[in-house]
Amino acid sequence: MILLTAATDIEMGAFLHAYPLPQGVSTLLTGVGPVEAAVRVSAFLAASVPPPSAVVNFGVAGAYVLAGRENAALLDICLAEREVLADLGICEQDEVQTLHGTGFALESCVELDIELLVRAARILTAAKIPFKQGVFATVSCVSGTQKRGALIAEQHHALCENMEGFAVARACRYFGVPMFELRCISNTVIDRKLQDWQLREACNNCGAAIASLINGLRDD
Ligand SMILES: O=C(O)c1cccc(C(=O)CC[C@H]2O[C@@H](n3cnc4c(=O)[nH]cnc43)[C@H](O)[C@@H]2O)c1
Repeated sequence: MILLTAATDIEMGAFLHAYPLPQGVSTLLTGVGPVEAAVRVSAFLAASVPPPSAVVNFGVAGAYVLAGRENAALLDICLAEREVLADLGICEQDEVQTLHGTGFALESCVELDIELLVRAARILTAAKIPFKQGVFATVSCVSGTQKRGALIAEQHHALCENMEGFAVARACRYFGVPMFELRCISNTVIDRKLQDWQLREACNNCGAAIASLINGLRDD
């Protein structure tokens, strides 16, 4: 069984309304934010016998805007290579320091399953769905300014931010289940400007990409 996870009904619904749930695929809403996501995914995996063959986490994300590099743009599809928990540590003027050296050990970075990533990239390419791939940052507190976003982007070489990905990845690693993450950019991380959001279109793009991906993974 493949488990599909998304934070909200808006994101999951955009997929389910357009593409009826295929056999062998289950869904779970994680809720918004890393704590809720960690609790719900861990509870699901603890009760799953046998465990899912893979977890696919999807939804919308904010693209960081950093000068001197190619940033993700509105409605771009992005694949995660790594998830970092970007606001865990000591919040200083221009970065979040880890607690290394203080005697407190932190788990704040998970590499996603490389085999799934390679298969997904091949499936999306064959379906002519363009994508970017890179580091995803998970935050408890949405970056409400371009400056804050650029600091996180620079510190972690991150492409975009969300609020659940690290938690899902950490739970999956704990239970030994391979995980893949795909998000569509609904907003850029700039000084708050809600009127520029493209939430509906991003959810629809994401749903279409997930449908191609699930079909491809089942046919593989
Ligand atoms: O009110 C705002 O300014 C605002 C800015 C970004 C996101 C929100 C949300 O309430 C959505 C959180 C929800 O969507 C994902 N998401 C989408 N864009 C971002 C982002 O720029 N930073 C963090 N999370 C984002 C996230 O995974 C949540 O599930 C409000």
